Amino acid sequence: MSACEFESVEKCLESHLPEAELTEVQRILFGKETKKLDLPASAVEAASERDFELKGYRFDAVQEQLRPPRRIRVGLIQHRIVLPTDAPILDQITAMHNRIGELVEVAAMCGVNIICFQETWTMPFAFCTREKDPWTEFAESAEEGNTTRFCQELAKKYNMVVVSPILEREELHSTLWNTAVVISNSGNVLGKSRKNHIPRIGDFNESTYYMEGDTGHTVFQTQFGKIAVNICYGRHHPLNWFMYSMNGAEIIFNPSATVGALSEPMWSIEARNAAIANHCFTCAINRVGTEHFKSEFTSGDGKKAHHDFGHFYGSSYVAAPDGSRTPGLSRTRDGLLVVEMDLNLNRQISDKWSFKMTGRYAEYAEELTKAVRHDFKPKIVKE
Ligand SMILES: NC(=O)NCCC(=O)O
Repeated sequence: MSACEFESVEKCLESHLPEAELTEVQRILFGKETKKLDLPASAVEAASERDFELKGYRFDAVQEQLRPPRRIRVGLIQHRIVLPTDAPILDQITAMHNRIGELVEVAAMCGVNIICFQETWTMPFAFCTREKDPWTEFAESAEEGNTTRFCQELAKKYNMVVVSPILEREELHSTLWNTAVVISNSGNVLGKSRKNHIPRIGDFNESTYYMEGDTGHTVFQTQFGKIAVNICYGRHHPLNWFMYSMNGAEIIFNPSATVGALSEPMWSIEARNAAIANHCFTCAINRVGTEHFKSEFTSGDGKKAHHDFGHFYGSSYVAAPDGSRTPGLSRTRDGLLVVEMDLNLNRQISDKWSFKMTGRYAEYAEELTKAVRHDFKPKIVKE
């Protein structure tokens, strides 16, 4: 079986482990069991007709005496590109809009309040090629582009906050960015969050196209909670998650595009660790499928030139501050993950584990200020 046919670790464990062992393995691997969420039959039927996986889970919190529960639903969408990478650009974008429209409609049937799509969801992840033409043509204005207008319609129609990660063209400074546009459920653009860390690894030649983001660690106050967007490679940077959390994020989305050969063993750890360390929910989303490009490219590692990046392994999941997590979506199929969470869990876990309170941040700030200076002398004791 090839890596792109293997459906998921979860399915594999379920089919091969005896029930008693399976429960223990799941407890250790995934934490406290996430309960399945009852989803409407009409949504299940529509997902099956539209050929995508639909899964629902629930994170509960203890009922407090002074605060009512703050239950909300998030939706994570992972998908393949719809048309081949050499189809006309407008056709590719339109096909992707139509596909997402189908999934968001089902998310609405499931009562989703906040939906997030994968990184640069309107296009193939063509940054491996280093070609500018035609890929930069996919870039759009974050405020007035067709994709933002499309998402504004979805947001209004379904009373849903939409997080739409795109390739952004900022006309004012003639600059491209990798940006998540956050659209309020009123349909207004609430703001944008640009990718803070740009990879320089393997075929991820993104620095050819855009710079490190300049929007810092913005948090968006929505009707359903405070959210932030840490785009893809930023998940390897614990301080990046940390700063979104310091600004008050209750849910941090991590729209991504990453391939099996490179990052799969890290995938299930990083967003989950961030949820634990920062007393918040994290939502990791990855695209699926293998994307072929006409021109071949090399990875700068002496290996033969090739036409694809490898397999984008999906496996989108949500992690909670208590260390539990949902099973992932499939490694191979388009999917919608619907997760109900009680945001009161964040403070409950913070009061229990107190990572923020015990963090010694002032000391670190002082030491870091020294460590980044050119005249820094590491504190090493020698015999
Ligand atoms: N899109 C992106 O930043 N990918 C980099 C590879 C990774 O972080 O797994």
